[in-house]
Amino acid sequence: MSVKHAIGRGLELGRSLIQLGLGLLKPGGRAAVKLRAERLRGAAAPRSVPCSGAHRYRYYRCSVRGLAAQLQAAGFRRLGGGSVRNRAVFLAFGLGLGLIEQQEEDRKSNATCQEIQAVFRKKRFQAPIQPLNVSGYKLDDYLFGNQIGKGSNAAVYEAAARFAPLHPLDHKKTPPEVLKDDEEKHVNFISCCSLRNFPLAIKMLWNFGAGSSSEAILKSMSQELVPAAPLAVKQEIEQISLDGQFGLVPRRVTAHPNVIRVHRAFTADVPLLPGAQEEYPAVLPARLHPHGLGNNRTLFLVMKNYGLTLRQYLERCTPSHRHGSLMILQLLEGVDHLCRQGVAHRDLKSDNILLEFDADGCQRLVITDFGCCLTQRDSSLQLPFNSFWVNRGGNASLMAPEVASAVPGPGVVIDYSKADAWAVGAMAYEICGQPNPFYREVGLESRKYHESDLPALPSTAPAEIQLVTRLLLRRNPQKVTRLHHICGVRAMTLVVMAPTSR
Ligand SMILES: Nc1ncnc2c1ncn2[C@@H]1O[C@H](COP(=O)(O)OP(=O)(O)OP(=O)(O)O)[C@@H](O)[C@H]1O
Repeated sequence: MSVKHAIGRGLELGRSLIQLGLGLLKPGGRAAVKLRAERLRGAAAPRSVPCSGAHRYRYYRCSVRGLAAQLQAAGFRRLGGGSVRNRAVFLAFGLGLGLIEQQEEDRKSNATCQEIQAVFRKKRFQAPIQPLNVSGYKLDDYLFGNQIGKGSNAAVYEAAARFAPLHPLDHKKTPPEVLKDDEEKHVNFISCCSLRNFPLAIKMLWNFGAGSSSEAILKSMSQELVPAAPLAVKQEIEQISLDGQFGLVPRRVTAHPNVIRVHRAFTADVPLLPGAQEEYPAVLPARLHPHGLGNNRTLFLVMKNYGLTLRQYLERCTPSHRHGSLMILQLLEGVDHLCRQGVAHRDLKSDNILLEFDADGCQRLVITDFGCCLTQRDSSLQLPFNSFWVNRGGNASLMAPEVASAVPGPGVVIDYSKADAWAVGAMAYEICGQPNPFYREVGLESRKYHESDLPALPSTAPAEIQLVTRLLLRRNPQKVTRLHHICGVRAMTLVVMAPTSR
């Protein structure tokens, strides 16, 4: 069978599958689709990824065709079952096919992506935090626990709202050995203990140069408010920004399951919290430490307490391929959501991804720490880069090639629209249990690596993940359009998630 012929038949089969997946095909048609998929399985896609553009495109198409057979192999009997996951798989396959049907692709992709997102939103995760009603705009409204994290700009503490009842510790649920290399134990661990007593996390920003007025603080740390909920900031402050006097509150992103939500943001005097004098004396105000250089007031952000970062989780265990695929998918979902709303995170790394588990032990990831993000009213994500003083973002190791290699000059613009997706490609290695190729251990530099320098993912990683990772890490962001790229990733990742697949 020629490649052209096989692709034609793959397309035809795919159309039938979409119809079948959406419940549009009459039951009698299923046998014919199954038969065709069986025949196509004979002409499976190559496992290695060729490097020329034409070959890569053909591989891409072949892999979509290969997936048809894979789906069929996963069992048509489940089609009629209509479970949420199966429906997602078939929606995703329909979407994957949309990649190669040029005319209808954008319309179809958009609609199908929304359906897939809806499927995922239905998944149940840990109970949401207590509603914060009208309170929560001052420090006294919270009880602080231990420090749970520290970065270069802030310390984060576990906390509880004073106006919400505390749950007693349930010692019976604490697993005996927490640090064993075993996913199950971590699921148990995270669902208990301090998260129950301290369901909130409060980030206290360190304020060196912003001054101590609320307006100045909010203005200088405004990016932190990008994931803030509508009532997160007190109405008076919101009003000031709406009046345009200060431009304090930047563009906000709407809620998304894979993006952190800031429930409250307020300024207050810096308190002396546990470990402050030992761990960050220099950023305290002089009234709390003789050598402190910090301002008296600062910004506090109230979020849900997630218990683990992606980095901490991956240090303790390697997720199964199915869970890993789902994790990559979620990161891309989050990045896609931000991008559509005109936000580039610009500091994606495994410390800035938080993790929790759903009732089935499935990881849910949320992107956090928007301190370096770029927000633009016109959503273009094109940053004029006319001087070295323009901030390119955080985390130089995971800076996409088009950002890292930009040279400032008149008329130069950095396009951030695909930069976060590139960082997800780099993190895919960590999720698959390998060192990140752009960290010291492997040592590639995003500015000048060749795609052929990228190390192979473990041979046991599904071919779709290997392909997706390579696509995400292409040097030239123009080669794959954002929508195709992200949607293709969804399609393949969801297929891998099918219960009987690898
Ligand atoms: N909502 C949360 N739940 C649990 N832990 C959190 C939460 N937010 C932050 N953390 C922990 O605090 C650490 C520091 O937070 P964050 O990254 O926001 O600080 P930062 O100073 O802005 O970091 P960076 O150095 O990347 O700029 C995180 O790596 C994480 O361990």
